[in-house]
Amino acid sequence: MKLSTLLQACGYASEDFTSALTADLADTEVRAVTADSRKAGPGTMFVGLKGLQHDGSAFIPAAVLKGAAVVVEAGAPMLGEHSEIDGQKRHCATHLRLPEPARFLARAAALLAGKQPRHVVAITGTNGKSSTADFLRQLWTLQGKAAASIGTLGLVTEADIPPLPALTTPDAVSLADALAALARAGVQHVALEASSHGLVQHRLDGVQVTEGGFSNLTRDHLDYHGTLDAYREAKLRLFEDLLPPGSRAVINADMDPQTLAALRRSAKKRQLDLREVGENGTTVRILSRRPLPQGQELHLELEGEKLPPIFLPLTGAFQADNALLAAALYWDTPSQAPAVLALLSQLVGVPGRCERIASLPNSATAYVDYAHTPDALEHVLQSLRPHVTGKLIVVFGAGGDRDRGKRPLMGQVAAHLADVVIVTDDNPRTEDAASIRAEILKACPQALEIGNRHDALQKAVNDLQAGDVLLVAGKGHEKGQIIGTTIHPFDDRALVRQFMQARSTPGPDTQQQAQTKQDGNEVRS
Ligand SMILES: CC(=O)N[C@H]1[C@@H](OP(=O)(O)OP(=O)(O)OC[C@H]2O[C@@H](n3ccc(=O)[nH]c3=O)[C@H](O)[C@@H]2O)O[C@H](CO)[C@@H](O)[C@@H]1O[C@H](C)C(=O)N[C@@H](C)C(=O)N[C@H](CCC(=O)O)C(=O)O
Ligand SMILES: Nc1ncnc2c1ncn2[C@@H]1O[C@H](COP(=O)(O)OP(=O)(O)OP(=O)(O)O)[C@@H](O)[C@H]1O
Ligand SMILES: N[C@H](CCC[C@H](N)C(=O)O)C(=O)O
Ligand SMILES: [Mg+2]
Repeated sequence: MKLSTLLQACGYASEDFTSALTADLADTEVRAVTADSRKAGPGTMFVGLKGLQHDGSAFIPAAVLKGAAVVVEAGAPMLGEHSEIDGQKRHCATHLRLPEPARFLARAAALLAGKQPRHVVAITGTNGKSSTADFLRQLWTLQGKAAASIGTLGLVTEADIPPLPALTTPDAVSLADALAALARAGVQHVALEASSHGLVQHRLDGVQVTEGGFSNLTRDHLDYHGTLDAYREAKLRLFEDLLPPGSRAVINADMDPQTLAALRRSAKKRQLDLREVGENGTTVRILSRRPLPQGQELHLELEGEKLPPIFLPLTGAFQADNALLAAALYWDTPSQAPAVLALLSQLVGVPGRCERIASLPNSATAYVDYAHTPDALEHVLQSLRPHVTGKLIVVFGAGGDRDRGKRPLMGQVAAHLADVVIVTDDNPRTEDAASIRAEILKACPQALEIGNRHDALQKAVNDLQAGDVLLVAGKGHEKGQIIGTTIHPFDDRALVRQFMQARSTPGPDTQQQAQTKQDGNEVRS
C-alpha cells in the first residue's frame, strides 16, 4: 500500500505537511508496520513511540539501517528523507513526522492487516472486563455464532489463530493482525478487553469498535496514570473517541456517581444507544439476588417489566453484574432480551474468577479468584460470606511494580471482611517481597504472614474446619509467579486442588505429593 493511501485513510492531506508530499516520497510502498526497530526491514514502516523506558524515535537510525522504507516519529507534520551510512553503503528511508504517531500506527496497521470482524465489542472498567468478554463470547457461541474473546485470558476461540502477546489489550499491530485473521477464519463476533493502558496508548485506535461496555471504576494502576481522574479519562476514551455515534453502549448503573455521570454525558454527546444494567439499571434492573449453593437466583425487571426468575450457575453478585452487562451488549432489540437472559443459566465460570475448586468431606470449600484491587477483594469476600457457616479465610498478596497505594487498602478490606487473613506473595517482580507484605500488613496487623505462597496455601487448606470457606485471591488463572524478571511455574488452582485432595484422602502418597514444592516457591524460601 502506498504511504499516501495510508495518510489519506488516516485523515491527513498533503497540505498538512510543511514540505508538499512529493510524488516520490508519497509513493513509498509499505507492506508492514511495526513499533519495534528490531522487527524493521525492507518494506516496513517503523513508528517510534515514546515508552516508559525508551523514546522509540531513538531507534530510527537502527530501523533505517535494517532497511525500513518509512520511519515515523512525533512532531509537527513533516515529510522528508532520512539517511544513514553503514560502512560504504548509504541507507535511505522516507521520514515522516506526525503529531500522534501511535494513532497513525494503529490505523495503518488495521489498513494493512485487512477486514475486521463485523462485531467488535470493546469492554472496559476496572474489574469485570475479562469476565464480561468471556460471557459475551459464550452467549454468541451458544447461539451458534463463531466467536472469540481477546484479553487477559489471551485469544479464546475455536478458530485456528496464533496466540497473542500476554497483555490484556495487545499492541496495535498484533491486535490488527489477530482481528483480520479472525475475520478471514469466519469469526464475525469478537469481545475485546480495553485496558486503560491500551486506551491511553492508542492500541485500539485502529479497531472498528461496534459496541462498548463499561463495568465500573475504582482504584487501580495509579502508578501509571498518576491520578484517579487521569485513569478515568483513559477509560472514557472508549465512549469519547472509539465508539462510533449511534452505537450501543452498556454500563453498570451502580458504579461511582462521577464516572456514571461522565459516561451519561459522553453517551448523550455522541448519541450512543445507552443501556444501563444493575440494581439501579433502567434497561435491566436487579430486584434481588438469592445466593444458592451452586450459583444464584436473579429477580430482574426488563424495561420495567418483571421477568421470571433466572438461575445463574455462578457464585458472586459481581458475576451477575458481568453476565447482565454481556447480555445487554448482545441483543439488538428489546424483544430479543428475554431469550438472551434465559441463556445465562447455561454460562460456565471463567477460569480463576470466584472459581470453586473443591470441597472437603466436612463441607469446607476453597475458591480461587483474581481479585487484585481493593474493590474486587471487597466484592468477592462479600459474595462468599453467605456461603460460610464457619470461618472465612483469605490468602492474598499484592503485585510488585504496580500501584503501591492498593496494598494497605487491600489489607483493610481483608481485615474488615474475613475472619482469618494470611498475607503472602503475589508476583513480587523487581520489588522486595517482604516490603510489599509489610505495606499490606500495616493495615491488617492481626494477619498471619507466610511469604512463600505454596506454604501459605498449604497451611490455609490444612487448617480448614467444617463450614469454612477459603478464598485464594490475586492470581486466578495465572500459571506463574514473577520473581525479578523470571516467571516461575506456579498455579493457585492446581495447588489448592492438590492440597484439598490430600486432605480428602489422607495417605502416604498424597501427603507426600502435597509436600512437593513448585519451582516458584523453592527460589523464594
Ligand atoms: C507500561 C506499559 O504499558 N508498557 C508497555 C510499553 O512498554 P514501554 O513503555 O516500557 O516501552 P519502552 O521499552 O519504553 O519502548 C518504547 C518503544 O520503543 C520501542 N523499542 C524499544 C527497544 C528497541 O530496541 N527498539 C524499539 O523500537 C518499543 O517497541 C516501544 O514501542 O510498550 C511495550 C511494547 O508494546 C509493552 O510490551 C509494554 O507492556 C509491558 C510489558 C507491561 O507490563 N504492560 C502492562 C502494565 C500493561 O500494559 N497492562 C495493561 C493493563 C492491565 C489491566 O488493566 O488488566 C494491559 O493491557 O495488559
Ligand atoms: N463487576 C465487578 N465488580 C467488582 N469486582 C469484580 C467485578 N467483576 C470481577 N470482579 C473482581 O475482579 C476480578 C477480576 O475479574 P476480571 O478478570 O473479569 O476483571 P478484569 O477487569 O478483566 O481484570 P484485569 O484488569 O486484571 O484484566 C474477579 O476475580 C473479581 O474479584
Ligand atoms: N492486569 C493486572 C493484573 C494483576 C495481577 C496480579 N496477580 C499482579 O501481579 O499484580 C496488572 O497487570 O496489574
Ligand atoms: Mg482482564
